[in-house]
Amino acid sequence: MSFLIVQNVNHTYFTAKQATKALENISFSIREGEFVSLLGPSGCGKTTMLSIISGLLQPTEGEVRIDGKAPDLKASSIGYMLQQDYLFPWKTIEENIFLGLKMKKQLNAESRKNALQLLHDIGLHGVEKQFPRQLSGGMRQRAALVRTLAVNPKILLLDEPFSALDFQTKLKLEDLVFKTLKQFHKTAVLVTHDIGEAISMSDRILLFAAKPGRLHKIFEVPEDLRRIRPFEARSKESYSILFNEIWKELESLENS
Ligand SMILES: Nc1ncnc2c1ncn2[C@@H]1O[C@H](COP(=O)(O)OP(=O)(O)OP(=O)(O)O)[C@@H](O)[C@H]1O
Repeated sequence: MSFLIVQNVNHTYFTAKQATKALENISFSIREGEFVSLLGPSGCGKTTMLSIISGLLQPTEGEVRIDGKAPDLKASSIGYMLQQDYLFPWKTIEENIFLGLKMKKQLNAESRKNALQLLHDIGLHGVEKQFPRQLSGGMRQRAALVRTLAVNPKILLLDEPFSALDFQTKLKLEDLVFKTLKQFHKTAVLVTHDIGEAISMSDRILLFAAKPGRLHKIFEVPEDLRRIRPFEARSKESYSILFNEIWKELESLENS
């Protein structure tokens, strides 16, 4: 059954000087527990699409439904993770990971215990009383993931969460996020420029084209890649085949 439905979405940004059509007639749906990536060249509307899914931005036309309802970022059903970790520098890691719970008035003994357990499960030991500046970029991004997951969202919106990290840390975090999301059977939408990341983490890839932003083609990730961790997937033959297919499609888009 569809968990997220995007129906005939159009979006135009109006500024004093011009109107930019960022999205044209986008429709797709995502099943519960599915991991879908939005891939495409710069300016094809990926971030705009994610903002509309989150409810932060109202589309000019069309509608989005998450579990049958209009999206509401303030409700605990949506978790949003960005390229920057946005941890508050003056708060400890513990205070930071409790923040979402506090804002949603869900901070109690049990939710505290669960958030701290998640912090340990994700490999962050003994950092509770430290400040974000005392942690590496990868560790901060892991703490941001714990903060996002602590409120137990039904869907995670990930906007290039690994792109500011060095390659090795990025691969490790991809594995960790993949494992955590599968464990809790979370639905996720990932925005990325990285074909390899999209293939190794997703069940399906929605390839967008630019000017105006539109859904160009949908790729199903082969079954054998979906069951293994992203790092392992990168060495499989089916991964290389799909990588080349998407690469060619992107090239043809650039040349059209
Ligand atoms: N706030 C805004 N005001 C005006 N135009 C905007 C605004 N945000 C985005 N745009 C335009 O809308 C189009 C889609 O932008 P968007 O950021 O969604 O694309 P993207 O695929 O996420 O790009 P990138 O991969 O570079 O992050 C672009 O032409 C962009 O210049």
